[in-house]
Amino acid sequence: MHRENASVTTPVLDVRGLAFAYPDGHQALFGVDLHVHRGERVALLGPNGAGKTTLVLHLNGIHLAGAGSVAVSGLPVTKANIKEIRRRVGIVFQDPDDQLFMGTVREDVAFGPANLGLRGAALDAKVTEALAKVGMEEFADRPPHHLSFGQRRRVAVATVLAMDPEILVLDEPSSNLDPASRRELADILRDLDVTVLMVTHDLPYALELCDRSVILDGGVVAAEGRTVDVLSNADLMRAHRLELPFGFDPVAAAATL
Ligand SMILES: Nc1ncnc2c1ncn2[C@@H]1O[C@H](COP(=O)(O)OP(=O)(O)OP(=O)(O)O)[C@@H](O)[C@H]1O
Repeated sequence: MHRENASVTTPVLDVRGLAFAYPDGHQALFGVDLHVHRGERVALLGPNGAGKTTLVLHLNGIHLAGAGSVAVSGLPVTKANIKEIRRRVGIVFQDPDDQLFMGTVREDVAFGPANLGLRGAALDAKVTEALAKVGMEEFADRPPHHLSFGQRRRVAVATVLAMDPEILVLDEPSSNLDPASRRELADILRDLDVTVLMVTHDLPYALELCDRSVILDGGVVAAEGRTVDVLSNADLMRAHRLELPFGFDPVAAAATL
């Protein structure tokens, strides 16, 4: 195969046979296969305790595979590759306060690219660009703890975008947002030119943003398909403890997208 062809077909995220047990012996993943291709937005669904967070923590090497493998654009997630992997995989955790710790928004967004060696005007431009992508440029000089929760989540997204990640991984991006902030974040995410894996219990959000959904349950991929097909399969939904909001019709909602 030619090099060009190989790069076209290499998934951004390639998880194969991933198994993992915590130090206390609890096995959380039993052989997960997951592939995400460039430009896709994929939702990772599943009940509490399914293994979603455990899987996400493998994507940037916070956990290392017990068995199987994880690769990001062809680069295996190993201790030796950790710095480049953490540039390639931007994880936005559920609580923005886990990733905002500097005195100003600007310093928080600059932290990652500065670590990669960016300085001066190039660093300033990168920070401005990342804040613009989430509509937060005018907050650059504010302390993060003076911002609303929704604004802090947007800044957390910017800290990751400033690294030019190959894949943006979002853990429950709509949690604790009021309806307007939830919609604004959806608009921002839809406009980004980046591959996305989104862990969510907010099924309408998954439908709105992700063409494809993967259900993780019991530490394995239990099903995957077009989000509208997954959400309208009542037997599948029941089997994996997934419930739509009362009265929500995924087929009708998909028709309006
Ligand atoms: N540090 C840990 N030590 C031992 N077991 C753990 C640890 N963290 C998670 N687990 C267990 O691993 C399993 C998967 O947990 P995980 O947090 O990955 O699920 P999840 O799908 O993210 O759940 P939720 O939707 O509630 O966030 C659960 O049974 C959980 O109790």
